[in-house]
Amino acid sequence: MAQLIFVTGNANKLKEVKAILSAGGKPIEIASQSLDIPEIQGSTQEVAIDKCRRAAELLGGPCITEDTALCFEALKGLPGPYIKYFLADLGHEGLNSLLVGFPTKAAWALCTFAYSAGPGTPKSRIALGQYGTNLVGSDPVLFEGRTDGSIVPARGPGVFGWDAVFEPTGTGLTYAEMPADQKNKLSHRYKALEKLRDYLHSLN
Ligand SMILES: O=P(O)(O)OP(=O)(O)OP(=O)(O)OC[C@H]1O[C@@H](n2cnc3c(O)ncnc32)[C@H](O)[C@@H]1O
Ligand SMILES: [Mg+2]
Repeated sequence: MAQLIFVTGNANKLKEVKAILSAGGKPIEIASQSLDIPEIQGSTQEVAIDKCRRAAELLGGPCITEDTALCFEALKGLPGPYIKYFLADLGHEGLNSLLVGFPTKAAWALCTFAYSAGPGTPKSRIALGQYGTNLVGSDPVLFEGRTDGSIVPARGPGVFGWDAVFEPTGTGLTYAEMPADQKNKLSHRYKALEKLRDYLHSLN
């Protein structure tokens, strides 16, 4: 397959995706394009499908996009796909404050990759499957990865988004405290990318 274009405005995502795809198995080469694609409101799957189709139309060819949600159990999955705006306005402390008074700080990180074969491919029906289901057979195709954990007061460098306030279950470390290769072996992004990788290899 020719080099695949990952459309994202987020340099940290791109760095992790390159690191994960170059480690182990048959490598997949990624080129990137920084385009600011408008994101609709809706479920994580609706947001992912719409963004990828817009990206494919802008590029005029195949591409992948990625959406990350951070979901609080006490808030029934919110902020979810809107975490970017919550983080920008409330910061790490504010994310913790949202959960004051709730008995559970449980949360999950959800990554949704979308692959479009290009504009003009028959449109996907929005199939609202369970997290972790591969919605293969439509365009774009979605690949989801979920990592469970909890929201904690910030620990570790504040380099990437909400990494400092998310502690994956059983690790005792926040994403921000982990060496990159530890995060990249258990993260929501890693789990989704493993599915995307299998799918892309199956096309060849
Ligand atoms: O151009 P795109 O790919 O959309 O990049 P974005 O930064 O807008 O990303 P999203 O729309 O998916 O919003 C997700 C938010 O969560 C943050 N984020 C994404 N992945 C993360 C990770 O692994 N650890 C911490 N924060 C993350 C990211 O910085 C955003 O604030
Ligand atoms: Mg975005």
